[in-house]
Amino acid sequence: MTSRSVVIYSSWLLASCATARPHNLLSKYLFFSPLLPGLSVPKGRDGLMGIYNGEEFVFEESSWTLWNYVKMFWNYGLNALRMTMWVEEVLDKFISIYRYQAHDFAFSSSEALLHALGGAAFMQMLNQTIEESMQEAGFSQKFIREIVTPVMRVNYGQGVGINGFVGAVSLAGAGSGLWSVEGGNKLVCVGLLYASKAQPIPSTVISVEETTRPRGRSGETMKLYQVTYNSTFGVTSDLYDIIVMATPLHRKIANITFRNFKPPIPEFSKPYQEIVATFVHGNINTSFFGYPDPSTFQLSAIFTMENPKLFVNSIGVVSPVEDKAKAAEGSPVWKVFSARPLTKAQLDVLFSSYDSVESKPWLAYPHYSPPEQCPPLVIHDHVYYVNSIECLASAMEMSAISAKNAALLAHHRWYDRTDKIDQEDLHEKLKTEL
Ligand SMILES: Cc1cc2nc3c(=O)[nH]c(=O)nc-3n(C[C@H](O)[C@H](O)[C@H](O)COP(=O)(O)OP(=O)(O)OC[C@H]3O[C@@H](n4cnc5c(N)ncnc54)[C@H](O)[C@@H]3O)c2cc1C
Ligand SMILES: CC(C)=CCC/C(C)=C/CC/C(C)=C/CSC[C@H](N)C(=O)O
Repeated sequence: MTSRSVVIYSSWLLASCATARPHNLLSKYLFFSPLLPGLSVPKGRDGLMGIYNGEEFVFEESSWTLWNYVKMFWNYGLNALRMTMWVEEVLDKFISIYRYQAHDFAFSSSEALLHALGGAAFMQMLNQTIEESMQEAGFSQKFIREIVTPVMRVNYGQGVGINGFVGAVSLAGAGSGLWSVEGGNKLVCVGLLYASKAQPIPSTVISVEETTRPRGRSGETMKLYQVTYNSTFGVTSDLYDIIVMATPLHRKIANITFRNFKPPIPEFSKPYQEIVATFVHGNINTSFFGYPDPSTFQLSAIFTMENPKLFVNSIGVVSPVEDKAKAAEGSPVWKVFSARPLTKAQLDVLFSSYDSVESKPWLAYPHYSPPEQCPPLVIHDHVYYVNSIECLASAMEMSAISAKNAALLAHHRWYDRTDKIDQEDLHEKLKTEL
């Protein structure tokens, strides 16, 4: 491509290089991608998990794997095994995206991308709740209430009213086989940014404006986009042919104005779910969870069911801890997710002792409310919106896929390669090609 293009802001074909959402705090990511050379996986410890209903634990893992299978079967019959198979079936279809992208196929909307991977079944998942999807697939209400709901609460801060597709992604995120990068997931982005030879301009974009400029002396004009941004050198403007927006276009996240577009760019931002992550270095109050003797409390992750009395979504030990001083001391660092900031009184209930508390509110991911209508991927002739994909499911890998799709789409639209956009039956077409 000979045109000038700009990616606002994180990620040059990669999402999640961000400072907005927590590259260092993200525990698990890049589900299918291999690690880049020179990067390693941190040696953390996976602990035991319990599911708390506000009064007692309805399920507690033990260190004896076989016993866990027996307990799962006793409580939920074959639901757990069937769920693993159900999620794998969804993921098997989903990973076709890597083949399609390897053959340079692109999609002009998030819905078209989802449809190409899983047809009407995936569209139905998008348009109904995970509860409805799982009920239709024959899962029991007890299993949905006690296992599925807590997973949705820890991953998306919402219940089983979220759409079926993001629900399946969330269940995949609760499985094994996920990993993070030693030193922070941002290292993936740092390495790829370096390899791409892109020239980042650290700045805050204020506005994007459609503008015209004379093309040579012919009197003809050409359309361009003027990006105005604030950097350490003050407010500056540059002209671009193609723009890729890689941040949620939500006024409280990225307050960017679209000027002079005819017709005007409508407001399509969706509500985002606020979630507070609180990191506490201290000892959990085991009595609160029904264990008066702390030495008998083995859990390092507590998931919660829906209960209006509960003021936390989840509590888990952070492992490993990078802060050497904290790691060397006896007590762990706990990560608490809650809908609202924790008060001192709530912290005093949850922890028997603590010496530091750090809290960070996030506008973390969309507030899902199926049936979903995704924001457009093509906002204007040559303006693309990577974060449209978050309406299907918000996760680092989803942003990376969407970023690659936006790059392919921008290329094909620039060169009029319609044969590479929104093609039907790719599965069949690629079968015969191989
Ligand atoms: C607490 C928490 C835990 C999570 N855990 C996981 C996990 O374990 N695994 C997982 O896959 N996902 C996880 N996620 C979701 C994940 O963070 C997002 O899906 C991912 O960050 C999306 O990446 P992105 O690059 O599309 O957007 P973002 O990460 O939001 O990046 C947008 C970037 O744009 C920049 N920006 C915004 N406005 C402007 C402007 N006007 N000018 C210039 N730059 C601007 C921001 O500073 C930021 O760098 C988690 C999210 C939260 C909040
Ligand atoms: C995109 C696919 C197929 C899989 C991604 C699965 C995944 C990692 C989902 C979780 C995404 C998410 C928004 C997690 C938020 S919080 C949970 C996190 N594990 C934490 O404890 O910080």
